[in-house]
Amino acid sequence: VDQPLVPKQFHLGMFEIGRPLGKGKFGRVYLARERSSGYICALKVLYKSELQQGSGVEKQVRREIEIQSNLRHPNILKLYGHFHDSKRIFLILEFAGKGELYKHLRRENRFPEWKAAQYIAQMASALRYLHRKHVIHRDIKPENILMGIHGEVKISDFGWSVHAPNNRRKTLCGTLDYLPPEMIKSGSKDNWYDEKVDLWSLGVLTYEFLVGEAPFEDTPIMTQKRIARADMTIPDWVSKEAKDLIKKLLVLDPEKRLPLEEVQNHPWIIKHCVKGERASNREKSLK
Ligand SMILES: Cc1nn(C)cc1-c1nc2c(-c3cnn(Cc4ccccc4)c3)c(Cl)cnc2[nH]1
Repeated sequence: VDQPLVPKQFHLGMFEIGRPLGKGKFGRVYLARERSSGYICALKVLYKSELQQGSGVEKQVRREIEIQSNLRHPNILKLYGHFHDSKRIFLILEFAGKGELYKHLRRENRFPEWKAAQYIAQMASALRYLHRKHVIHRDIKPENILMGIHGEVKISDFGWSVHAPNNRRKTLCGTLDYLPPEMIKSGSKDNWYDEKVDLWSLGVLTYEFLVGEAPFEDTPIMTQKRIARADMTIPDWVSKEAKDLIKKLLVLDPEKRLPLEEVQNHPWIIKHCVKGERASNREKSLK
């Protein structure tokens, strides 16, 4: 099968543009079909005028392209290529058949433990892949996760990802909810941090999937204080295994957070993700 969406040079005429799929802070995404192969994709359109506001967004887009185009993992949204015309930059992205995960989360309020565990296992697999390439995502939250047609999660929006280690001040726009203490503590110049920031965010994500709201959700000032003290309460109805994993990720000292390999082998993940002998034998016998 000839590899679609591989040509070196893309241009707008190669695509039929379909319905709008969504919009972000910068730009919109449209359903699109590459004419020669019929390949369906998502075309993200960014206006250069909007990016040149000097808020460093242009650098972010360049980094998003540079980092995401070199990644290949089933739980990371593929960036096939990019091109631009006089006014716009176009990113040719994988189309995620079930859209934005946060919309599913809001609609369902919270996810049952088996579903949350499967999503967290997939996120841990994607983060292990990123960290092996010394890429820190730094913005893991439901809004940056899409869902494929088979219900698998796909990390998208690498606008905030950087190469580790890093001490860039993240101009705090948008929610603080997912930021670890080492990224929000101001004052000390050397805010050096590394991949372990994504472990904290994975803990926040686990909590939000199970509880339906973020653990430190409050007024911005209070959120900052509560993050700095890892001050959260986990409702009693959350299983003790899930509580154990959340507590091992939301640890103030980055060095003491549970490594991704141990997340994938955690009892809560094993319980919901590794098909038992009986289940897989039953599946085989049905074939
Ligand atoms: C919506 C929607 N419903 N269904 C059934 C599928 C989708 C779908 N959406 C996408 C999307 C998609 C859309 N919006 N956004 C958010 C956004 C937009 C612009 C800048 C930054 C972030 C992502 C993508 Cl990239 C890639 N694939 C997508 N698939």
